[in-house]
Amino acid sequence: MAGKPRVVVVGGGIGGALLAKTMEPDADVVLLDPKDYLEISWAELRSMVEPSFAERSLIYHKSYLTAATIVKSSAVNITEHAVLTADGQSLAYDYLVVATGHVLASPGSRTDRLTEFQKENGKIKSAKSVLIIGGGPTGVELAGEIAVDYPDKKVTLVHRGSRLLEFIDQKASKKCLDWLTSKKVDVLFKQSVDLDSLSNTENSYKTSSGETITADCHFVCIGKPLSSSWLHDTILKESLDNKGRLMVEKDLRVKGYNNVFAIGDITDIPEIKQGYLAQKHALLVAKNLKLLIKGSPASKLGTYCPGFPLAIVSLGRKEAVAQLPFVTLSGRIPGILKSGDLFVGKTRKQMGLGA
Ligand SMILES: Cc1cc2nc3c(=O)[nH]c(=O)nc-3n(C[C@H](O)[C@H](O)[C@H](O)COP(=O)(O)OP(=O)(O)OC[C@H]3O[C@@H](n4cnc5c(N)ncnc54)[C@H](O)[C@@H]3O)c2cc1C
Repeated sequence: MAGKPRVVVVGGGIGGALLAKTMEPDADVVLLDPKDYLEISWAELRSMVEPSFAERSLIYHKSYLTAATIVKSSAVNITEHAVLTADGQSLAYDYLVVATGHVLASPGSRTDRLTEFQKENGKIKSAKSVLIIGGGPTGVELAGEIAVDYPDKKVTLVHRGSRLLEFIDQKASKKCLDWLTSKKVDVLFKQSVDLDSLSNTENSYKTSSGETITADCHFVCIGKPLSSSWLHDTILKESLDNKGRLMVEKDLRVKGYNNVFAIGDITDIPEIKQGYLAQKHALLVAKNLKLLIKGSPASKLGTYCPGFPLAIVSLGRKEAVAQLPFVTLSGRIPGILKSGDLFVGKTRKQMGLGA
């Protein structure tokens, strides 16, 4: 191989960004992402109540990458040798890392994303009542942020399931419900709101069980689908499981491939999908890529052990519920771990930036 080998990273979320950054000294790195910035996604809900918070959680790719080539487009196909992009480029690779996580719902420009947070904050500020649709982490954390920063707003959360946060255990989910109820958030279970009938002008919403909710604005907080539909037309189609996730070996290479890895939420690793785990995958894959580049045999690659089901759900600025090994905690102590800065300073430092 003449010169440094080419590593193409598809997806500039927390996993792909860290991988690209870590590989810069050892490879000719190309980062492909439809956004010009990395978004620390779990800071989104704080940015809706405090838009200036996003100044630190939205980071231009060019701020933390010093040598990599940044291509602002989406991958649409993968061949044995190259990634094809929506804007017609062909990016040749020696090694490929797929880190496309979830479908992008945000604007491609950091400036537009900042404006979006300003608008969402304006909507919250001018409303007397807010409807949140979805009781997963996004809906619960948004309800928590609004309840703490704007205690005068009437918040209603409608959830299709029979308990909040189905990805964590019953005890943690009950503690979140108790906390929200104590802040006068109305939580309605086993009901849904027809998303097709929503409009920005109406302020009366009918649920599936016929209940009417009055709210001046609404936020749809249902989980985003994985960004894997595009993979069905690529050489990796046989490596997708029935949920659209890429099946990986213990060394995080995609099943059936020697030079293609996958990291983050797009993988079939049996663990809760978390950003700190995507970061762990990125560091392991960087280590493995460096070994392969040095000529080590595949038998020497490091292997990944799925993480323990650990999660912290923030409830406003000071409190949280944490599902930790053997114990579930709620209140100020888990809040100290996450809710103040939402790991933004820690993540920025990991990317070589000031907190
Ligand atoms: C409310 C909430 C709170 C959370 N709190 C925490 C927490 O406290 N701690 C924690 O560790 N995790 C938390 N998470 C989970 C965490 O956000 C995810 O696990 C993490 O973002 C996954 O990272 P990723 O890099 O795999 O994918 P993503 O963050 O989804 O990034 C995917 C990237 O791929 C790009 N992309 C998509 N399709 C294409 C394509 N075709 N071509 C090129 N690029 C593409 C996107 O633009 C994006 O940049 C939280 C999640 C939510 C929703």
